Amino acid sequence: MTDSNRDSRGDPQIRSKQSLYIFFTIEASAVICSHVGASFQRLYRVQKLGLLVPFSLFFIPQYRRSSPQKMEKGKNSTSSKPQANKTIKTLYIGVYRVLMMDTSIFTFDYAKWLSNINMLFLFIQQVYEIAPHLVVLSILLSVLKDQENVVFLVFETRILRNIELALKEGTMDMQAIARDIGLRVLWVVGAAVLERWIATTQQALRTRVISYYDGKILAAKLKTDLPTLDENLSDDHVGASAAWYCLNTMISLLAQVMAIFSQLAFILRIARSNQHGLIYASLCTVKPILHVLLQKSLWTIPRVVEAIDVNFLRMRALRYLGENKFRLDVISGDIEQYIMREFRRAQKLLGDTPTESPEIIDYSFPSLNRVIPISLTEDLPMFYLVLIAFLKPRNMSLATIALLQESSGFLKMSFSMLFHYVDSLRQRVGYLEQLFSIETKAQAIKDGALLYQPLAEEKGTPEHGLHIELRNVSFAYPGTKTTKDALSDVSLTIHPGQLVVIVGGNGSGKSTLLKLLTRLYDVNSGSILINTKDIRSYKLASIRQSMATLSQDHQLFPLSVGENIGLGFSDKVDDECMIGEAAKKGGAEKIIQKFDKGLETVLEPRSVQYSVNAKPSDDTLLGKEMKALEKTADVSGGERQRLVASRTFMRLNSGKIRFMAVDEPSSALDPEGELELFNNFRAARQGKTMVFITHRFGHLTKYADQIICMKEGKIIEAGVHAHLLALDGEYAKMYNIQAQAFEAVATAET
Ligand SMILES: Nc1ncnc2c1ncn2[C@@H]1O[C@H](COP(=O)(O)OP(=O)(O)OP(=O)(O)O)[C@@H](O)[C@H]1O
Repeated sequence: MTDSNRDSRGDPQIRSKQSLYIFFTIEASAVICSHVGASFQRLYRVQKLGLLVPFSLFFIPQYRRSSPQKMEKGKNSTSSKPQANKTIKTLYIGVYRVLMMDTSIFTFDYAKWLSNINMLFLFIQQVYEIAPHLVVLSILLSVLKDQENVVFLVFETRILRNIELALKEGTMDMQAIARDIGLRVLWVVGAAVLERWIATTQQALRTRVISYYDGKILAAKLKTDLPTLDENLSDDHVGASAAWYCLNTMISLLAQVMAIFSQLAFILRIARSNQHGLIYASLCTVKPILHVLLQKSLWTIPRVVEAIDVNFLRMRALRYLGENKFRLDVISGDIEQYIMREFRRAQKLLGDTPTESPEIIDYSFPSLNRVIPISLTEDLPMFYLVLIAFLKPRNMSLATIALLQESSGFLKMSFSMLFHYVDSLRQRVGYLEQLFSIETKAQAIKDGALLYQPLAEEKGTPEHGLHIELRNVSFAYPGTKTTKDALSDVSLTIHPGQLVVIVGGNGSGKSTLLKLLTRLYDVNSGSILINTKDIRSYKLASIRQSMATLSQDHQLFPLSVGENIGLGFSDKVDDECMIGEAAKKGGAEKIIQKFDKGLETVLEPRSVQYSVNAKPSDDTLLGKEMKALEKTADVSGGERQRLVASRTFMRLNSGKIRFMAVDEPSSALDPEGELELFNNFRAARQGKTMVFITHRFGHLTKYADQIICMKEGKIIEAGVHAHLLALDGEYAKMYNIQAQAFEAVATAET
């Protein structure tokens, strides 16, 4: 029998090769099946299509969409709009519509990466400045902690090599084994202590970072002007914790990278042959590299997101009705049943459509076209080991194979942690970007350079107030959906020291006019001159220091009563005497006397109080403690207006006020309070130009030097009371309606 005819099944070498082939084939098919199976399973979860998913479904979008019927009218198109060589892609994810630039997965946006790197660099600098020691300590401890697996492998190598030697030579170095076990126990105890130390360090670092960025967010929000607020999407979701999560992820990522380096070094060392070790270690890195290159997360793409599912929006609106501010309306209107019925109806129509943010949905269901090839590369190191064992079976010992397998297991784990951190860093960088952009957001109202100056003719004489001139002013609110301007072609002159009353129907543009005079908004066309100079040329702080405003939109602060009034002139916020005087003029004196703590009383405190399984009615110590907790000091609508008016009187104490704008400050005041308030304002008139907006004509119009009557954004009449009555136009009509009401009462009484 020739060699070629010999039964190959009898040759042990060939048999072992065959079994390796079989093993290799089974292993490869198992891996492919498991990935494809997992992918189908994922697809099944996403699309809910049943067990038999046609293969073609790989290529359909992987998010459950809101059906077009549920979308608001006009918002269900999925078109791509061309825009300067690029197109806008519209994705419907859950209840959201996401608009983004349509870029291929291989597009690498260098500019974006560069700006992100710059931002991270700046961020690290800031964090280092606020807590240098904590940052360094936190990094060192985390890096040390993540070396745990390699240290474990080092101990295991020593023990395994000892066992291998013992199996080969029949003797065991008990002393060496005892020493290694002892060292390992020491390391375990040390690692536990290390973990505790990390927790303490990170807690302190977290508090410091969050409070620092809280301060920055507050500063940015405080300087945001009204047009910027109107034009931009809400920033409310941006919080300081984004900064902490970003820092924490960066530290974890760094620690994990260091751990991976040491694990790769370990693999190189135990593979003995540098070439095999290098190939094995390189194969271990294929998956993470592909993951980073191919996986494109929504977090990194500039996008505009809008919730468009009508049922989701309806549920949100109805859920909002559960808030305390609507309690009165809900109870008195007996609409609880209606709200619940509508909520359930919307809930049913919404079905299982995901409502989480599109970024989170996108993260949970990454693209299968990318996930499958990436996942298939995971087992390359294992295939390589099989190949080496097949080609050069004597090249490796059992202990080496076991250690390589174990170390690649750790490496896989480290890499999966690394993916996780890379993905979360993408997400965190997105949030950090929003945090930084709040800070650097350009304000719509640009500052000027001029400092406020009295008119040339007034220099050296007591001031009379601002001279104001409007020349063909037109204005529409930013982002407004109406086609009509709020003010259109308005021209007007107010002389220094005049008392001007603006009247007109709802929506006629009265408040808008005051907002432009106080530069809360800028005109769209025309100009406003203050003391003959364009209002936009003045330094904002300087011109605002010369103005005091009071409107029904002004709110109480969640601070003490003293601060609520005193902040009208913040330099004297602690001057109780001045505050008392302002409270008297604003009609708030009696309100303050009502409170046990007087000026110290905190109105609408932002306290954090909650109880779990404890009620104030409980006859327990906890119940008593609950009763003793601070309660909100509530005030009526009229009392609120009196306190806010007192703040304006406090502002007049600065001595710098040359213009006062008062918009409907007395809607909730009793007649006596209203009369008193107007008289007090008139008494403070010296050296100021005053503009009042009112629907109630009685008290002010007869004192007015000029009455301006507005309709649909235009000035239709102007003059003094007698002149306008004689005109018998719009002003006379409004005046007569109010006068008739009193005349009718008088006639009925006689
Ligand atoms: N922040 C805003 N954004 C968009 N439009 C606004 C805004 N504020 C007012 N408007 C619109 O501008 C127009 C003028 O409003 P304005 O508040 O000046 O009227 P008003 O005369 O003060 O009315 P009222 O007597 O009811 O207070 C109205 O059509 C109003 O709907």
